[in-house]
Amino acid sequence: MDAIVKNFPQTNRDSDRPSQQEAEEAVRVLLRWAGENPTREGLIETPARVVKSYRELFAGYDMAPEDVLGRTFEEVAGYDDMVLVKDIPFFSHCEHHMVPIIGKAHVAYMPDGRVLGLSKIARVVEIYGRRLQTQETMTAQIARAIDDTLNPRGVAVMIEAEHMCMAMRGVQKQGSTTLTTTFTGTFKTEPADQARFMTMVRSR
Ligand SMILES: Nc1nc2c(ncn2[C@@H]2O[C@H](COP(=O)(O)OP(=O)(O)OP(=O)(O)O)[C@@H](O)[C@H]2O)c(=O)[nH]1
Ligand SMILES: [Zn+2]
Repeated sequence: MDAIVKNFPQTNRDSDRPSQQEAEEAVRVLLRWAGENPTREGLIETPARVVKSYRELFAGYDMAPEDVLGRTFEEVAGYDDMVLVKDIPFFSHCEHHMVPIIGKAHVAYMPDGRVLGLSKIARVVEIYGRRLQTQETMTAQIARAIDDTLNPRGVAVMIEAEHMCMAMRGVQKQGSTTLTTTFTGTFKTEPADQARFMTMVRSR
């Protein structure tokens, strides 16, 4: 098994990907399944558009966190307190129904000599958001990616999201929010650090 598939079981080998033509045909089948006529004028280009938009919505399969987390900085005048990037908006899709998850991620770490470029934290959220997900998996993956590449004293990740599979269909409960957290290192062992993370996330 390739290292990429072993380490990131969500990602596929390029050779396993269907051709664009096959993907477009699958969209035509789903249009017919929905009750549509894929040959009517307004839908002629739709399979090509859907396939193209899938490349964008699921671009996270073509990216690995170490590609963006590789660059770190050490010159921060001895700064060693919490770095929190909060309210990072994301769109993902649930792996059960393939409909949107709309949410915000709050990501913090306690540096151990090195810090990350702030945008890189948001890029990690993008990488995992642009895959089929459960909220729990995505939360754990973001924490693990930062833990593994930066080796900080601790990582805290909180995600709050609304699942369209619960709002638009099924139980049809609009406006409910799911909260998930992953804590590592000092955020796990020190209740005061965890409490401070929660307070800072909640402060407006
Ligand atoms: N734990 C977890 N569950 C999720 C997530 N996204 C969707 N789900 C749930 O996945 C479950 C799938 O349940 P199933 O009974 O297999 O599917 P279903 O018949 O479509 O379920 P309903 O949504 O209740 O109609 C549902 O309860 C969803 O609410 C997620 O990120 N985490
Ligand atoms: Zn779902």
